[in-house]
Amino acid sequence: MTLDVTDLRKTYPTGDEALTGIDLSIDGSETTAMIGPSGAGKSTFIRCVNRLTEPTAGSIELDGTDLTALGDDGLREARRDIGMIFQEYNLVERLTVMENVLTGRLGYVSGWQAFRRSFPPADIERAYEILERVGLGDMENKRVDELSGGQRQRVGIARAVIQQPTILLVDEPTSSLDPETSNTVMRLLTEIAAEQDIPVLINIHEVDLATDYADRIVGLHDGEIVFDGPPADLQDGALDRVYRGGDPPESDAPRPADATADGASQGDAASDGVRVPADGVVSANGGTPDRSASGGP
Ligand SMILES: Nc1ncnc2c1ncn2[C@@H]1O[C@H](COP(=O)(O)OP(=O)(O)OP(=O)(O)O)[C@@H](O)[C@H]1O
Repeated sequence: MTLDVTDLRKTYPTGDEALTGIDLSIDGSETTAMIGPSGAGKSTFIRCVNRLTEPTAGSIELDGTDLTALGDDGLREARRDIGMIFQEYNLVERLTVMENVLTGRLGYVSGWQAFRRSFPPADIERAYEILERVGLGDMENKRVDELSGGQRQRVGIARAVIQQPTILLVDEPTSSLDPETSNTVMRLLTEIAAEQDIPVLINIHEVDLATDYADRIVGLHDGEIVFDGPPADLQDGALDRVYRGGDPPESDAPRPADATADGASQGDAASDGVRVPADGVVSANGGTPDRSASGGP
């Protein structure tokens, strides 16, 4: 799997320039942590990749398919390959653990089966296996509103894994969790990425967790990449650039862009907002509405 992002830009209808031209390639089964101060654009980036937020310009290629060029049907199919895990879990509170996990298969069953929540036996068997793997082996019948934050996040991970994605995108998975549970969740994510042989991109505030678990750190500041390298290279100067801004010295500048784009607009900021297909596949991916869709000025 290769994710190739070229000159990705996002300007919200409010005029906020959240991403000012991101070039990033991810492949293999490495864990990449995206760090940066609040407002740097981390969530916007990850949401643009699966088009929960519509990019303003640039291309996002997943194994050679440009996601920005896809219509609704193509996008729905492409999203099966992208597992999303969210900060606020995005589970259906009144449903059981098993039912929530199985929503990860909604993109694979017919509309009628999805409506009746009727899944093939093989999916159910696999759900049991994955629940065991994430440490929720005996909890399939619990309603998720009876679970702790750490347990909910494990359900979110199980739901993403049962999709059999080719990449995992994870947005602030630990921000509602205590330090010990945060470590457990990070360990689980990196182990699962290795077992499934897929890359994982994790937005994370905590630098310690990023350097402890990731193979690669990408630092964002004001919508641009100001650091890209292994955790060992994230020394004081680099951290300053990520958290306070400033030009990178020549020696450890981010990886050069391998392509220059002309910035031709492929999206429309004015029409920005979440796409919610009628069949609910966004909710199967655990998607939340774009903040701009919630009735701002
Ligand atoms: N829906 C929106 N409408 C307008 N501006 C937005 C919207 N979402 C984000 N922004 C702006 O885009 C910029 C990047 O925000 P984003 O949430 O991507 O940053 P972040 O690095 O994920 O921050 P945090 O760590 O606090 O979640 C900020 O200036 C933010 O105010």
